[in-house]
Amino acid sequence: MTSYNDHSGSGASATILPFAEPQRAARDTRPLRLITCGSVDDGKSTLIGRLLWDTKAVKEDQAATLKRDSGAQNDLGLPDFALLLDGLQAEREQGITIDVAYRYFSTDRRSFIVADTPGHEQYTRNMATGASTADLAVLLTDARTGILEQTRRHATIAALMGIRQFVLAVNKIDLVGYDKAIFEKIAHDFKELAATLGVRQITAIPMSALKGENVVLSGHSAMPWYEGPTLIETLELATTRSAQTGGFRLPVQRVSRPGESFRGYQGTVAGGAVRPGDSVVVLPSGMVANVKQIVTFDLVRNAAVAGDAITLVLDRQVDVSRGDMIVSIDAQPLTGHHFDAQIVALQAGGIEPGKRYWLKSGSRRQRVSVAPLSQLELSSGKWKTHEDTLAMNAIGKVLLSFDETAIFDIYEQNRSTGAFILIDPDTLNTVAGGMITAKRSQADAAHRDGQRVVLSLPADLADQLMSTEIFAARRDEADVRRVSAARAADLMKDLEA
Ligand SMILES: Nc1nc2c(ncn2[C@@H]2O[C@H](COP(=O)(O)OP(=O)(O)OP(=O)(O)O)[C@@H](O)[C@H]2O)c(=O)[nH]1
Repeated sequence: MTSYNDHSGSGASATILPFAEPQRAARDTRPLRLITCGSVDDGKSTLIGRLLWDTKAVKEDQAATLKRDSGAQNDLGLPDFALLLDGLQAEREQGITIDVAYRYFSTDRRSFIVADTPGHEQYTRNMATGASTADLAVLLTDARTGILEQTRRHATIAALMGIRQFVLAVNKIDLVGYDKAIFEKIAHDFKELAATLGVRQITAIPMSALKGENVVLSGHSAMPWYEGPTLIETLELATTRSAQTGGFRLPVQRVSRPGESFRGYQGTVAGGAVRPGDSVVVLPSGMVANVKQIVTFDLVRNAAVAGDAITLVLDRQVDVSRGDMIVSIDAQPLTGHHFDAQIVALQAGGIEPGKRYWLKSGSRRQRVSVAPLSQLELSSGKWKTHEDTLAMNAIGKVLLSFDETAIFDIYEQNRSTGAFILIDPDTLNTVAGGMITAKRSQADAAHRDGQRVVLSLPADLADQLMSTEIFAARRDEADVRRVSAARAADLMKDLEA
């Protein structure tokens, strides 16, 4: 392996930020999940093909076919690696919906799972799906064009989906004469973009996917000025997302009642771990119980962890229904009626303020109203106030307001219980994907929610209104502000005018 732990030197390596703990004793050797993103023609298929080919993930018969089929495909006499992915392409052209294709390859140090998603803008949704489980994102850019809006969009979505390790693949470097200055400029631009997204683990690599330079094999002879790692070396060193260590979460999918005496709550553990004897709380009711038994298929287990499909038996009769969440008593999720979230609008028509949607998170489905607050301007990387419809592909900050208590974790802390999709109740289409960023207090939410009725009343009237039962029942819908009698009269005049 090259000496890429040392990035202290000057020149090309100065643009590269090393991964956080490259020297630590126990390297993370768990399979790494990555996603590749790029605009059309940046060379994504060629890159993935290269990775598969040079790590010998391509079977011999496939290799022979590839060599034959791509004989006249390019003037370098190299196989057309993109053809490896052609089967998928054909399916896409036939309109068969394939959200994400997963491909597997390995070196003697580690195995990798790469989520291959189409680059076109209309497929942003698939990219979001692929990113939601990835540890690292490889963002491709054509050395001739540098960072494009699509690169920004992909980087933003990857960051929103919680990815904290980026590789910028400055591809087709052969087409700009292996120019170091061009590479450094693009790497610099990207570093600025990543910083606005809170991502600090960035490795920029000049590469030629077509020629296989700095992908798996070294590109040193063509680019002696580059002292950093190849793509595969970077991937070997990257860390997987730390196993979620937060509290136990079981979104209840089904209540099983096979006989009088047995009642079990079924679902897939979405965080933490559980053992018999643990104290748990059923949300939203808040009832407390202890775990009596953990059953999987027909086995009784002494523990279950995130990802396990289980049936949980409690030590007492409590009221639990589908959509509830059973959680550890000492590390509970957030419950409330208002949450801040970031969303990506995925459908033509976008996300309309004031419209009511279904929000689905795990097995829970709830009515929600979505108030856009701001939108990410991709050209500048800045959030701009935007309380209007979020158009397709727009990335926005929104306020979610629920009729009934909602239960979430912050996305950074739990990617299952912190993520959701929005469904249009009229078409049943998934119209947005999103993640929870914070809980809002009732008062703060009322103040900011553009959809809410705001009543400005003289203080005594305001107090009278707020003490009525009718108002108490509908407190979520209206915001009462105490103003002076004169101000209230002015406002009334404005209304009448
Ligand atoms: N010279 C050169 N050409 C490349 C390189 N990588 C890819 N190409 C060429 O660029 C073109 C596009 O590559 P693809 O791999 O099909 O690009 P893609 O991003 O997967 O494109 P879509 O599948 O349409 O999204 C092909 O003609 C490739 O041979 C490279 O590093 N150098």
